[in-house]
Amino acid sequence: MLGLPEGVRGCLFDMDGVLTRTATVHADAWKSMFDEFLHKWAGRTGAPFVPFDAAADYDRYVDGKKRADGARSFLRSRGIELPEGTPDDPPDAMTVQGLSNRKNQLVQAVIERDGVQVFPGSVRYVDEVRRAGLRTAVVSSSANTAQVLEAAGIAGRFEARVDGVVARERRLAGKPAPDMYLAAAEALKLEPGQAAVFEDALAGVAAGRAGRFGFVVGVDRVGQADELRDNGADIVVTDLAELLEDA
Ligand SMILES: O=P(O)(O)OC[C@H]1O[C@@H](O)[C@H](O)[C@@H](O)[C@@H]1O
Repeated sequence: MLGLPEGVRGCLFDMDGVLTRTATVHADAWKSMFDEFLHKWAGRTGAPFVPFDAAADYDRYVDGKKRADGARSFLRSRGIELPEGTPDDPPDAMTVQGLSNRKNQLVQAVIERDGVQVFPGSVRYVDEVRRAGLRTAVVSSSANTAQVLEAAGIAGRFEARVDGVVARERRLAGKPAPDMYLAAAEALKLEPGQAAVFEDALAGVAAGRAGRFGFVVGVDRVGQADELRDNGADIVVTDLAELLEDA
């Protein structure tokens, strides 16, 4: 009735774009930060200004990854190498950490101003999962996870949380490495084969495949079903409630 294979005893949910409507908040913040930076860079180097594509560049280089990993990965795609800097760099510093801080300022301002919306089908699904006695965890690269779950009013539905803050503290490699998902399975006392991963990002389904999890559900919010399958999803749905209807 949950649309999962026999033997799955726990569900590991990505947050942005799976549980909460915050993937677009991130994509917009990345675009606004990178476009401002790319303008300056074009002025400085004489190279043409090619804006950040909030769909293609976001999905390929940034989505699902830890903040600084996303910044580095996009800059590399443009052949731009910046000094790393330090986490307390000011938001106008031309460093990986400075750009990441600028992006975070923009995200936090929007969350504070607009609050956070959930996907109702996802909340219904999580409630059914809990009713069926399966364990639940959130596995998000975002260092804002605790704040977003609180703002969305769904924090209490998850027994474990492995997020960007935990990954930093425990030095866990970010998605597409499976480490954050493996840490969540361990926190729930499950073998990877007993856990299902729910992801909307290419880096996230790749992490599910790399960790040999029992099932990887790709959640397609932007029309990238084939890419989700190619990167590791066992099935693709557009809303988690579809898994309940399949019963
Ligand atoms: O900047 P934060 O809140 O720590 O989030 C890091 C990343 O978290 C992921 O969940 C998002 O898919 C990315 O877009 C985001 O950049």
